[in-house]
Amino acid sequence: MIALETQGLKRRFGAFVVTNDVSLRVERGARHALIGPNGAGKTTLINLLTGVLKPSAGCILLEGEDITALPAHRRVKKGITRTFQINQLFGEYTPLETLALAIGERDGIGGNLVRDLGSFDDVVDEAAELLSRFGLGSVMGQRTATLAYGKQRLLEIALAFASKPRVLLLDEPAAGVPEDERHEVLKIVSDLPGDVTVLLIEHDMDLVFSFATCITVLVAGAIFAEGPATEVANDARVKAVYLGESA
Ligand SMILES: Nc1ncnc2c1ncn2[C@@H]1O[C@H](COP(=O)(O)OP(=O)(O)OP(=O)(O)O)[C@@H](O)[C@H]1O
Repeated sequence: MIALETQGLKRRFGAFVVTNDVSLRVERGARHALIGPNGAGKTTLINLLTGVLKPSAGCILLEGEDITALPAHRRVKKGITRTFQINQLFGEYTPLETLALAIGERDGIGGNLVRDLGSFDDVVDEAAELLSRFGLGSVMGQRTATLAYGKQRLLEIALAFASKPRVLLLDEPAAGVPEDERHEVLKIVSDLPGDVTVLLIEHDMDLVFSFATCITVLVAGAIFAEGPATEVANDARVKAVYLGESA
């Protein structure tokens, strides 16, 4: 089953075509990587998928439903959620408070959740369970600003995951994370439930190949190559264009 699909997706900025007739199919439950050189249009594509940008042409289907006209918040409700490239957490809150806020927001719970956390057992239980899944169980009571950067990135992903997405879009989740923490970040994402589809932008090829079952290579806004990770890794054209090796 196809979880997420684009058909003939185009985006222009003035005369400059940044997304060029992209028809992408992401299988349900896939660990799908989107790679390509700087400026290839990867983030723009994610922005189109989430509704941050409107396409100039083409459409986007989530499990067969056309979501092209929906605003960003309606897409989240439909089950497509992203994380961002830039760390956007509240440093003074603990991971538990941060997650509780996200769950409260999702469920429309009013009041001061952070101040009255003790009165919201269900929220706290769900937050704690999520934090354990993301390797944050032992640090859930520490100020977020004091956490290792890899843990902060995991908290961002846990926040996105709190909205119960069917499709999770990750824009360079390991960017800025020290080498020894990167694999943990991607391993935890890879181990998310099998019915959650993950589309990931990543520059670190080691991470891409350890994570992805399927890879799409974007070059100059268009799909240049696509297929199972092993095939794309061995594609001489991809090596030449993207990996900087001679074909
Ligand atoms: N709002 C905008 N107005 C004009 N041009 C834009 C805008 N947003 C992006 N672009 C251009 O579109 C192209 C693709 O940018 P995008 O950020 O999507 O690429 P990317 O593949 O994500 O790059 P990187 O790997 O460096 O993050 C770039 O040339 C960029 O300058």
